Amino acid sequence: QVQTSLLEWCNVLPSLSRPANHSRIFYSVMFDAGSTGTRIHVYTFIQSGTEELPVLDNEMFHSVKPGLSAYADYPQMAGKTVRMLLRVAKKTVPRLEWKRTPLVLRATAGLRLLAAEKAQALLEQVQHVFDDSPFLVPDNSVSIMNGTNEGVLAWISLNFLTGNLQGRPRNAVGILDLGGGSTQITFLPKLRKTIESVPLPDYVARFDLFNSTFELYTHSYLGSGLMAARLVTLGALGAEGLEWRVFKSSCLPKKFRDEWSFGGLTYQVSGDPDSHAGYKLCYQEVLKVVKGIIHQPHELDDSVFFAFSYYFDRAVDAGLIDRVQGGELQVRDFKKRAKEVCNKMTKHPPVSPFLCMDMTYISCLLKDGFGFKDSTVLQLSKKVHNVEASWALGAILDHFHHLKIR
Ligand SMILES: Nc1ccn([C@@H]2O[C@H](COP(=O)(O)OP(=O)(O)O)[C@@H](O)[C@H]2O)c(=O)n1
Repeated sequence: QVQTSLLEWCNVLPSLSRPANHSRIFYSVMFDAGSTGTRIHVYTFIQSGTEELPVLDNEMFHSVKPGLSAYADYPQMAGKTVRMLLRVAKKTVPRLEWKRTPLVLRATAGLRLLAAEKAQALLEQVQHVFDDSPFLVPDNSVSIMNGTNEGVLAWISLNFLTGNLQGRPRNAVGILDLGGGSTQITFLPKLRKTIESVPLPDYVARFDLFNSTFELYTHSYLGSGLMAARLVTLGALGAEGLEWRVFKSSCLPKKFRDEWSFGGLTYQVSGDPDSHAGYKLCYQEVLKVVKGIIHQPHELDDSVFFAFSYYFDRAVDAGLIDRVQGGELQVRDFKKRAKEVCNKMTKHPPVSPFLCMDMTYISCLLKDGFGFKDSTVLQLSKKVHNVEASWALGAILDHFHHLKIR
């Protein structure tokens, strides 16, 4: 099934000049500069003969932490990070193909949240490394991607990988992506009412593919990613006096105290020894990240949703799914496990001291935020047919075949 959808996908790639009767392999490199890490995806495509269409043969993936925003005051480190990851491309792509293999980097919430001049300095360092490399550097190869594109391109990736884009778009899957800095929800509405009742016009995105125009409900909430939610929950967002202040939360084990870093800043955090740690109090704390911010769209129960990134990672940490297999979970499973983790964390410390906060936030985001029912089933996936569940594949498609997302 994946072969079919990718065949269809590659149909839209520009035709490549190649000798007849020869299989040709070509490559593309996409960097994902996320708020918590930088990743490289090296895609290998096979073009066999002039009549047949290319297929996606392989994805080579590697990631490093922290994200580029951690180097806001040391921009050369952004260049160093990308230069190091480029080694993966050099190992994967044969030397002779380097000069026709495009390099593209898209940054997400980490850089969106930085001051513009700091973000720009980081991107310039990356651009230098690209320009010095032996690869093809297209126009606009390094930029910050907007939230709408992030949601739409992830939707495109997942629907290609599940074979849902062509033929039966009504069966398209929705996507839930929980990053460190932002979170995205994207689905194909079946009812006009869903599109007509959006709070702002930019909750609807359109793009052209296979001679049709797709109209999606999509939104990226900047500042509602899992790490940004921790900051708000702790009352540490924009706070001063980080050297001497300790940010407390009843979502953390009572006796816990440590340092925690995000976006290049380090915070002292602890449990609240004077209060009851546990699910109920924690829920009240995380609710402030969600309440009145997240729009509840119609017809959430009519689509299958794929949930990945931190939804997947925390479901694994909480023992709800297998790291390799992934699996299906009901929204209520997150809540049930959040209660268990939070209510026993002082006696039985979880794998991560933040697991109670993270699981409670995820439950709250799904229910009080987006308005999912307890019984809604989510498909938790890290990879689909051995390809990363991420916007990166969709972004390569957008690079080759301008989708005109608007
Ligand atoms: N290819 C990828 C990209 C991100 N992720 C996960 O996505 C989460 C954070 O995403 P991010 O750092 O890109 O955050 P944002 O910049 O999108 O807010 C982490 O849990 C990563 O492990 C992944 O599992 N696979």
